[in-house]
Amino acid sequence: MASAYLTASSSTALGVPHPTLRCAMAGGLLSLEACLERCIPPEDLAEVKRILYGGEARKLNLPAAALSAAQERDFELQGYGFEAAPEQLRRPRIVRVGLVQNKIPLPTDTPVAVQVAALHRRIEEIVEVAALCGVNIICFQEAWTMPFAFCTREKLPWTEFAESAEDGPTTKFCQELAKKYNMVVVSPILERDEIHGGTLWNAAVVISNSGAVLGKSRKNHIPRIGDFNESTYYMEGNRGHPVFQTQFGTIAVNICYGRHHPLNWLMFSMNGAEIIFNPSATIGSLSESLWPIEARNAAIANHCFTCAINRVGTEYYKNAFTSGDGREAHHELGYFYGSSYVAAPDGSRTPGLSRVQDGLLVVEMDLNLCRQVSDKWNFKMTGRYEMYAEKLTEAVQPHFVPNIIQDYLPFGSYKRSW
Ligand SMILES: NC(=O)NCCC(=O)O
Repeated sequence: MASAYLTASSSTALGVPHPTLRCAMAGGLLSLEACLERCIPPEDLAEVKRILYGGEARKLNLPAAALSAAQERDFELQGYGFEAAPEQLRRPRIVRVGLVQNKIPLPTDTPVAVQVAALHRRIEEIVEVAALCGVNIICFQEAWTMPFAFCTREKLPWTEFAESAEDGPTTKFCQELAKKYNMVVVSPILERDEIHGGTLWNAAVVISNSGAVLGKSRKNHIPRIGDFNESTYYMEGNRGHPVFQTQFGTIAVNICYGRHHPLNWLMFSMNGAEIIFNPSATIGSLSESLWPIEARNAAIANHCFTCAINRVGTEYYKNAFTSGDGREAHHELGYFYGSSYVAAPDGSRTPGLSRVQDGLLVVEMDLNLCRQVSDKWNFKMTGRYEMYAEKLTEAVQPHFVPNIIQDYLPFGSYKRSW
């Protein structure tokens, strides 16, 4: 790395920003929840949480060995539980999911294989703790085996991070974890599809707890906003909205930018998803105020659990880049604010993980809650899908005429009363 670059980014010898700077870059706020706990008067806190979060999530009693391992390994470990009412004819369907958020452990100009190996090691030590916590399904962040380098628009070395979803080294690594810990693993990677001309995709591989590759889901919506220059690398996914029936529940993966598209969530739900993972990479200046709303709203609208995962930290690139928005050339995309959380179909949610630290969020859920909430709110019944299907089919036609009923007065002829 050029020394001027090191000075500009105030990096340590590894090129990773100094921890105190990292917090400053995150706006100084380590976690929104910690701030609420600190600042809201104790007598009001429970009511504030009820209104903001749908109640106080039940804290899980996680094993001491897991808590101390997490501390030693320098990541946050939190656990929460969602309940469902007991039923007469169905047993509770309790499952524990794990959400992993992390920084890249090495500078982005380290050799590709060394970066991937370091990420594998980091994830392995977090998954080991997830196993201690009884996690059944674990999901990593978007493109977890690499820096989120698409902002640069450079092809090499970033395309070298792409791997086969079926038998690439990362899939093999995850298969070993899945078998060892009897855990379903959701592994979002940059995929190279050799069968179709070596094309690249933003994909998530779903691996059964038996170790078999169940299949893959591809990112349906590719951002064209700010420095998120992903359309330079891959196209919109072509696999629709697959769901995966695992031993622990029916799951789907809505990758990052798909969370801004309510119909994308809807289609996973239409196919029967009970838990929809949303592995993401997003930055504070762009989306932090949307983050708590979108996945949570999707859980409410679709009577399912949603799991929003975001990476952490700032990633620096040797060559400065621009994105046609008038900004000076820069070396980083922005601050990834973590804050991973789970939302339940009744609209309640867990607190978020830290904005600055690697973390594992363990959430226990009774999947019976999905149908219970569906029976209560009836969105699947009251949704006018046939009407929307018909009208959307019309709306995408070239000669579509919007259904606007006009006032008889010409537009702009009103008199201001102020
Ligand atoms: N990874 C990705 O699609 N990011 C786009 C920004 C966002 O969706 O917040």
